[in-house]
Amino acid sequence: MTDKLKDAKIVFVVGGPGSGKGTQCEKIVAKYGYTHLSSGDLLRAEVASGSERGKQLQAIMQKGELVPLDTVLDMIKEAMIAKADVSKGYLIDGYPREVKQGEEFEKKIGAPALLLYVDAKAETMVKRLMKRGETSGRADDNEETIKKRLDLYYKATEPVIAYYEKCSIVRKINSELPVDEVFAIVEKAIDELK
Ligand SMILES: Nc1ncnc2c1ncn2[C@H]1C[C@H](O)[C@@H](COP(=O)(O)OP(=O)(O)O)O1
Ligand SMILES: [Mg+2]
Repeated sequence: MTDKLKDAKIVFVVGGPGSGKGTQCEKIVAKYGYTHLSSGDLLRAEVASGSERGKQLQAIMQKGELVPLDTVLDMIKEAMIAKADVSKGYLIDGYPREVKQGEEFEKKIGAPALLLYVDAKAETMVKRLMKRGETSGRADDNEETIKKRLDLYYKATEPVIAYYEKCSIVRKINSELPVDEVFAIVEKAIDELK
């Protein structure tokens, strides 16, 4: 099964909540035909399905905590294999959230060719999330949970960037700029992959 993913081009998209990962991924999908896999979206779909697993996940996510590693990884892998025949590459959005998740991903799936580090100030992220919360219907887009998610991002996820800097695949993207200007930087990084 994993053979199907042997030559897959894998891009990790890492950044704080509200930094603009989803926004940029959407544009990459449109231009490059990549498959966008947001771990958060996969998990929320499981919650929406009403399954027993979904109910357990909901309780964890509402608290702003990280769900068990194997659960997320299995869901990502299933989704990747399902798209293996049509995908030009994979955007893994919101994963790894911690160094251990990155190590497990490499063991079970493969190594990333690029890490897009979508960087915005905490203040900017909070502002964007509060605005998104007005319409997103996401249980975690509220002030209290946003603060927890930001703390967790700085503690658990920023070390992921340092970890991958060692193999020189990190490209830092200034996401304070308007969406199209951010995408111009993203395009350069993706184009270099070919
Ligand atoms: N460069 C940018 N400038 C202004 N707003 C942006 C932006 N990138 C994203 N946004 C907006 C869109 C969303 O309402 C909100 C969060 O963006 P998102 O793509 O959902 O973030 P993430 O997926 O990283 O949580 O901010
Ligand atoms: Mg997102």
